[in-house]
Amino acid sequence: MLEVSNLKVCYGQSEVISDLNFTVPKNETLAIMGRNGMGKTTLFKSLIGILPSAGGEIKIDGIDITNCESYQRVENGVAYVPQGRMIFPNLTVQENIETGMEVSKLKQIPDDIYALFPVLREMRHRKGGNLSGGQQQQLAIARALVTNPKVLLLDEPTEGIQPSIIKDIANILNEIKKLRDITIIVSEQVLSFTMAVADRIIVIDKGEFIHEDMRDNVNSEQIKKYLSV
Ligand SMILES: Nc1ncnc2c1ncn2[C@@H]1O[C@H](COP(=O)(O)OP(=O)(O)OP(=O)(O)O)[C@@H](O)[C@H]1O
Repeated sequence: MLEVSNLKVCYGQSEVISDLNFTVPKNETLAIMGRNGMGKTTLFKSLIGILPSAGGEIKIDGIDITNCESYQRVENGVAYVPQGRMIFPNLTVQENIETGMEVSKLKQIPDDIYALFPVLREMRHRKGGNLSGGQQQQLAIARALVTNPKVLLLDEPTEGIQPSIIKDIANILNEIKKLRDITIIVSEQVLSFTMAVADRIIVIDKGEFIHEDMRDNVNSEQIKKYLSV
């Protein structure tokens, strides 16, 4: 479970997030939706500790990680799939996944990872940089999963990915939720994707949450309006 209270994040004097409060329980997928520049990446970077928070508290299963470095947050169960994937282009697929395994002390890549991503097994000796965008996205998710996270953060995982592959990514996230005791938080602009994966949808606007719905109650037209203004 992730609990965030009174979170404040700034770039120098510019306050991008002033007072965010939310809780995401285990086995829930939360989608945070918003237009470009509304604060999704800033929020995720502050949760993983790349950006320091200027105030507030972040807890994982009751443990306060607010003052932890990124690597300590990973040790405490936060995993991050950044926007743009950021895989290592010159390492092989296998080596890319192995970079996530130091934390979990795994000796070899578990079978369940390759079962989720068969294409990565096939391509395990290829350089990460030679994979397609969709395959790189799978690789970034696999690298995050081998840390055995309690909370998996994915920043705009569908960005630059073709529609048929977007469906595959949605299926993979749903499979992960089924197989693991995990909290998934995904930032997105593609409503069809969030409707396929999220239990709850929140809209962020200028660093504030302005709308929240359980997936079954979502008024798609209203959300589309928020995303297009
Ligand atoms: N390094 C930075 N220095 C100053 N301001 C920044 C910096 N990075 C982002 N911002 C500002 O913070 C605000 C939120 O940006 P952020 O990248 O979090 O938005 P986003 O919702 O993730 O957008 P996108 O979908 O384009 O990634 C924007 O106004 C942006 O200009």
